[in-house]
Amino acid sequence: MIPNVLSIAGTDPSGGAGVQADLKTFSANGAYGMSVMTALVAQTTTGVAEVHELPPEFVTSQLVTLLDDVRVDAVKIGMLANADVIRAVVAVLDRYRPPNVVLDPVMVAKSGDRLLAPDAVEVLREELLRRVDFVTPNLPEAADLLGEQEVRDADAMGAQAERLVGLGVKRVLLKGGHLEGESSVDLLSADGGVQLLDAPRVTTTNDHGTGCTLAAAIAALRPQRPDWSTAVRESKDYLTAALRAAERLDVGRGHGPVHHFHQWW
Ligand SMILES: Nc1ncnc2c1ncn2[C@@H]1O[C@H](COP(=O)(O)OP(=O)(O)OP(=O)(O)O)[C@@H](O)[C@H]1O
Ligand SMILES: Cc1ncc(CO)c(N)n1
Repeated sequence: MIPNVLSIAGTDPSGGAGVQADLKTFSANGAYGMSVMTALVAQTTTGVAEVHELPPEFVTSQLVTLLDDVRVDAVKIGMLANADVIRAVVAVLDRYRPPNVVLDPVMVAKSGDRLLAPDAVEVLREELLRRVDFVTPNLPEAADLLGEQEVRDADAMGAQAERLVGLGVKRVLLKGGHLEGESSVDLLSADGGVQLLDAPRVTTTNDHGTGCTLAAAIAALRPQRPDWSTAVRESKDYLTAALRAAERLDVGRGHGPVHHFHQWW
């Protein structure tokens, strides 16, 4: 059976990040994609112009309407914008208890624009983290969640991943995309084991939405794979392929998108 996978996130009209990236990733990874918006964002490859946060009651309405009808096999949560939207999502998770919830704790866009209100970080840490099955912070997000300095090497990443588990998180992929080096290394801490996941660093300026893509692929693949570790490894390989395929795109003048492909012909 094809899994039904839901994205709860903000939008990107240029199609590189947010809900748009998630839906493309779901399709390319064999899932049926659905979406609930938290914020409409006027953004493109060069940055964010304006954010229109949706009323939390309307986020709830979208979720309840959907979940009353459709079985959901996995959820990817991205941009949540503010504390009230986080609380709305928390209430719905408690009521419907969907499986395989993956949280990308989006805080700041690659352009430097904030996508989560500073006072919402605490609500995310205290109320949402322990309710999800998997979290995918980048290094600045992990530091912010822990109230610590950003780390710069694999040993320190391992220690931070452990402390994130201490916050009640079940499984963590700490993403090292912000580090320099020939490979792009992430650290997976899941189900009692710690693993370094390595991939060749692709030289490209098309790196907008890499975090969204990775978390969405994990949500799409988890219901189709025997465990988290297999789903994450394949998701990382999918992201590397999508970064490489971006070479054939010509989208915008800034940080371009990655390319999601699934050729049926
Ligand atoms: N140039 C690259 N080549 C290969 N993998 C990359 C590259 N840049 C990032 N990655 C990988 O992409 C994933 C996302 O990493 P990153 O730390 O950039 O997340 P992010 O900051 O949340 O992304 P974004 O906010 O742009 O969506 C990680 O698996 C990282 O290792
Ligand atoms: C809507 C949205 N979510 C996440 C990101 C992070 O890349 C972004 N730029 N926009």
